[in-house]
Amino acid sequence: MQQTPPPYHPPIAPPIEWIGPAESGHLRLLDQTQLPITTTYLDCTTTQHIWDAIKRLVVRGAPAIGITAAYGLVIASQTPPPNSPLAALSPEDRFQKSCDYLATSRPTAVNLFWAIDRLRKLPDHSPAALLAEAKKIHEEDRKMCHAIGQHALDYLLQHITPHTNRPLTFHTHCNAGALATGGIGTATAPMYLAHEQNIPIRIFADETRPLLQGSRLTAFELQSAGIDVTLICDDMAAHVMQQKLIDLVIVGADRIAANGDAANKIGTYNLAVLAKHHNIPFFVAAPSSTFDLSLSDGSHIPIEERASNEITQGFGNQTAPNNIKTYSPAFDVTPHALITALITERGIIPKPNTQSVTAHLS
Ligand SMILES: CSC[C@H]1O[C@H](OP(=O)(O)O)[C@H](O)[C@@H]1O
Repeated sequence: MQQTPPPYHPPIAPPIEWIGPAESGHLRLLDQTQLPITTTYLDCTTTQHIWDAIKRLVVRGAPAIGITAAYGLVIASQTPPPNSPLAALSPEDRFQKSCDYLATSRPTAVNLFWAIDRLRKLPDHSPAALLAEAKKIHEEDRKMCHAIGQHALDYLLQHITPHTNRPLTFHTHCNAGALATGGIGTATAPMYLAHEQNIPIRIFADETRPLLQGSRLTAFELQSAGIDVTLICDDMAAHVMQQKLIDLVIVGADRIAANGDAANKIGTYNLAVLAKHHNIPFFVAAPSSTFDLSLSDGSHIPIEERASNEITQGFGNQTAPNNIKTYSPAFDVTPHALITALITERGIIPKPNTQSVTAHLS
């Protein structure tokens, strides 16, 4: 009997890996702050390590943050060293305090809170029970990425006609790839599946200032997979659209409200407005764990603000006057009216609104 092929995974190393037994194991994270120059790993053995890794974007991307937090709670449930201040707490108090602490690492990606709540609701907070659930979340996300990819690819091939004499050309922003998830990504999922199925595609990835997840991560993982990717600066998006080089825009999301408004990396809203102006379809790909139906619309999504030096000293170079005032929202919200369709592991939500989103997820 023909073996089903293993799930496709891009050549880059998985960003998240649990090492060892539940009671004494730890989490190994690919340090994404060092990519694409070096591939190094961070071994996290304490909840503090996990919090720092999420805060510093060692691991980032809404699904990856949720998966990491879940494994972080396994570490939190382990017996601490006798000299640790945590040793004075009961195991349940230690677990609850760790849930509250990890929830303060970053405010926008709802997957963080979704994963913490999912483990909190378990009747058993032992390391073994928590590790089993964390691994389930990880595996579910891997499968959701693949399903998102297949739904997206089927839809795009059916509805998008590339300009003559060139492959179907995507524009993507930030990194909603294998490095942001437990699988082949969300926005990148149809790209990987098209590549695997020898369907010609071309990708324009923008740098995504200030932290350059597009140039450092998306360009890296797509090039590593042998996918035709072209890097552009954020401010080139309008020009490439005007030159009719782009057939569609597809991005990820960090939190999607009940009416389909989607929070994603800062600069996404710019692209949505530009896409509308140029009559280019704009897609948001995300698993159901990224939806927050408790929020009626995107105005309620908390937007993380990050440190000034990520703008003024990005990656070591001083590029602004000392003590210059900055404002650095890490995300923006794209109104559902600018979104051609949301794409989840369950399928497509064309022209999303409260009725279609809630029906899709019920
Ligand atoms: C698949 S979710 C990826 C999502 O997360 C990124 O933000 P960050 O790198 O700050 O975690 C960005 O918004 C991506 O679209």
